[in-house]
Order: sequence, then C-alpha cells, then structure tokens
Amino acid sequence: MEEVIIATKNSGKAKEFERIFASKGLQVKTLLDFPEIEEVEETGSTFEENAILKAETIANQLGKMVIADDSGLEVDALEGRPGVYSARYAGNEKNDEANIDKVLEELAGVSGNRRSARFCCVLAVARPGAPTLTFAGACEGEILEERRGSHGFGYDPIFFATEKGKSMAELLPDEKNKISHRAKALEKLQEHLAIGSGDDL
Ligand SMILES: O=c1[nH]c(=O)c2ncn([C@@H]3O[C@H](COP(=O)(O)OP(=O)(O)OP(=O)(O)O)[C@@H](O)[C@H]3O)c2[nH]1
Ligand SMILES: [Mg+2]
Repeated sequence: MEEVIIATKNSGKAKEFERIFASKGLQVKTLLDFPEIEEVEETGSTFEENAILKAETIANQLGKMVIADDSGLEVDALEGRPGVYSARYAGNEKNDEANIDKVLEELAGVSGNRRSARFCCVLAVARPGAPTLTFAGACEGEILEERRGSHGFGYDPIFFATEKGKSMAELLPDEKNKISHRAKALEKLQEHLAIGSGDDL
C-alpha cells in the first residue's frame, strides 16, 4: 500500500488524515510512528511559515516527501487569537480543555453576533530536490458559550460550524472531514499532486 508521511505529533490530526487517506487506499504514517524524531520548534508568525518549517525539516531528515499541517482558530473579537498559538494558548503543555476555558473566559460578555471565528489550515508538501508547495483551507463559524459534543479534538466542542448548524464536536468524523479547514486544504493538495494514483510525485 502506498504510504504518506504527515509531520505531526497531534493524535487528533493523525486520526483525521488516516481516515481521509484510507478512503483513497493510502496508508498514513505520522511522527507518532517515529518517536525518535524531535518536535520541530514553530518559530514562524503565520500558519504557512510553520507548515513549511515542519515539512522541510522532517523531509530533510527522512529524505522523503512529507506533508505538514499547521492550523488553528482565529476569533475575530480577539483580533485573530489564538491563531498560530492555538495549541499552547493556555500554557506550554498543550492542554485542549485549558485552551477552551481561556477562549471562553476572554469572550465572556461578548454577544452572539460578535463571536465569529474560523479554523484555518495550511498544508505544506516538501520533497527533497523540489520546491515546497502550500495549500490553505478555512472553515467559518462562531464560538459557542459552552461545550457541545464529544467528537474531534482541540476547540471542536466550542466551534459552531455555520455550514452544518452544529458544533464541530457534534459532527461524526466523516461529516467533519467533509467541511473542515483540513479537508478543504487537502482537497486542493490532491488536485495538484497525484497522491494515490501510483504516479511519481
Ligand atoms: O478544535 C480543533 N479542531 C481542529 O480541526 C483543529 N485543527 C487545529 N486545531 C487547534 O490548533 C492547534 C494546531 O497547532 P499546530 O498546527 O501547531 O499543531 P500541534 O502542535 O497540535 O501538532 P503538530 O502538527 O505541530 O505536531 C491544535 O493543537 C488545536 O488546538 C484544531 N482545533
Ligand atoms: Mg505544533
């Protein structure tokens, strides 16, 4: 089976990529399969810069094509925060529950029509000897006043996905994978690269 390497240590992202690529007959490997590889420091100031940094660093180490995902939540009333700091918004230890609490606290007293937000994702594809490519996707919504649903990861329980009329965590994995920022970026990537066709990339 053809294999795709995703440079992520986030198990929530890993599950989504596994599910999407499995439906195309592709096997996903992530950095969870390579525990000896250290996490890349995300020093960029945009999703694009961080995605490129992660993809190129790991592609150079493995000598193979690698896809990286940098993503996050942009809340308009918070001037785009948590943005590129989404994973560690409430502290260095990457705690999803504490991150959600922090966003809810910062939005206390902000009324429904001012709670607009979006999930953003940039995928970077790095290949030894070839220019790195990037693909972006976004998913529009609003921040709920409390958690709803138990699927997904990260901020999903407080993100109301406008297109579906439900929180992202109320959607089944296949439903999220049709509308998410990650799915949209991946769709663009697959239009450009013949992953899964057996062709050389
Ligand atoms: O509710 C969510 N549903 C999503 O679909 C989603 N996608 C991203 N995020 C948030 O944004 C951070 C990414 O930061 P990030 O791109 O640096 O990833 P990460 O540090 O978790 O793993 P890695 O891929 O860098 O190894 C994540 O941790 C989450 O907090 C999401 N939250
Ligand atoms: Mg990260």
